[in-house]
Amino acid sequence: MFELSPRVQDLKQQIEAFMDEHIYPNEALFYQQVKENKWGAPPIQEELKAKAKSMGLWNLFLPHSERGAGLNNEEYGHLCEIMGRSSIAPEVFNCSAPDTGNMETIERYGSEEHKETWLKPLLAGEIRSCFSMTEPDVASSDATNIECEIRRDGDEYVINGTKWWSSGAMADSCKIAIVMGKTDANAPKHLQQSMILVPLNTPGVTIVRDLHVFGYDHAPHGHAEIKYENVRVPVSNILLGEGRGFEIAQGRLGPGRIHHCMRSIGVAERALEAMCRRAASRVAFGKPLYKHGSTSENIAKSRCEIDQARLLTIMAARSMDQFGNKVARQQIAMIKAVAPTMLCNVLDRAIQVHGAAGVCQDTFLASAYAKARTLRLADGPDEVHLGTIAKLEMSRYL
Ligand SMILES: Cc1cc2nc3c(=O)[nH]c(=O)nc-3n(C[C@H](O)[C@H](O)[C@H](O)COP(=O)(O)OP(=O)(O)OC[C@H]3O[C@@H](n4cnc5c(N)ncnc54)[C@H](O)[C@@H]3O)c2cc1C
Repeated sequence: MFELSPRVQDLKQQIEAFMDEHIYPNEALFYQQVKENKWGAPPIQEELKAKAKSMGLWNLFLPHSERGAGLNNEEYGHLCEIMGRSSIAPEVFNCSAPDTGNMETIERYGSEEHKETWLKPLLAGEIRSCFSMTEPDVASSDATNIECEIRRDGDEYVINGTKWWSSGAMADSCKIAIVMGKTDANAPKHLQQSMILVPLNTPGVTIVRDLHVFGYDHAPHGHAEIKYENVRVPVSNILLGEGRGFEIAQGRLGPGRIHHCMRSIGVAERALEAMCRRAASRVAFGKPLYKHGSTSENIAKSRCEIDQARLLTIMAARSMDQFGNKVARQQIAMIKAVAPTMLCNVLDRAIQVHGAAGVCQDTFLASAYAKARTLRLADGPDEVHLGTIAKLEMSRYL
């Protein structure tokens, strides 16, 4: 359906083969190793990372940069979908959240020193990063509410605040946080916030606890509540400059959001595949499940919704490539509002067709559902994206 360049076609085939040969067969081992050392890097992950890197299946996400693989967002979309099929795969290809968004932020807005100190090891897959914006005490879907204080004191900034849902921060390998906070509470609303790099080993940074999603701890990366108490970093750690936090957020969240959507389509494809296999192999009331009208409807609706979401994702990616993330914001908001709900629906149907097996640990469906539900909140709740779409649509008439 999509015309892929020979290079992307070749990468796609290589990634598909890698998934078949190395990813799916090692999922159980990966989670066994996580049980043995919750926040450490599972040895199988490190082994597969080395393999993927040596094959050039590495950092495929970074568009418009000589540090990346030279693919644009649309091309990466086709590959990211395949990686998304397994929760353990994105990290193996150094393409996992929130690192892709963070690497792109440092690439775009960081100084040469930031790139040397942080981007280099991130691109090498030696360390991981987190994005620390959301706060427990304020409605963080409206980032103007963020209260964390970033106060200048001579050659340093002093940071005070509590963040939560900093994904990835539980991992032993997570060494750097991009923290959003207020540098000037009296400036105009959208110029109060800044983003600053904070090494997690800085005195005053405390990981308070890990947060669970419907009981899942999402080890080995996890989601952390972090306290920043009189944390001092050099003034040079600020990204782009004081008051530029919103400007960075606009640029950062585009790619990060769309990568989640691309991966969601991969998960949905895998769920539909599982649904069809189950419907073909199980008999109830004298006929295979797929011959019951409600099951065939579940299959048909899922196929329609996945393909609709894929087309919307590719449209958004193409728009980002052609016009930039800012101009593409309506398309980005559209797919961010559509893909997580599509994935929840497809997984819910797949669970139903699996019967009780669908809600237990024997298939990937239950944990994938729990994760999919969070995507209707993470990177902004559905309502905020729907608001953006409506606002941009209405601007043509006002
Ligand atoms: C698994 C997971 C991972 C996450 N990872 C990160 C991360 O790495 N870094 C990070 O900083 N944050 C992260 N988050 C946090 C996430 O981005 C926030 O939860 C989200 O932005 C919503 O903020 P809030 O929880 O404060 O909800 P609130 O802002 O309190 O909103 C609550 C609800 O109010 C309603 N609402 C809000 N605004 C509107 C509106 N304009 N119109 C109508 N209704 C509205 C919505 O129903 C919304 O769900 C993560 C969250 C989850 C669950």
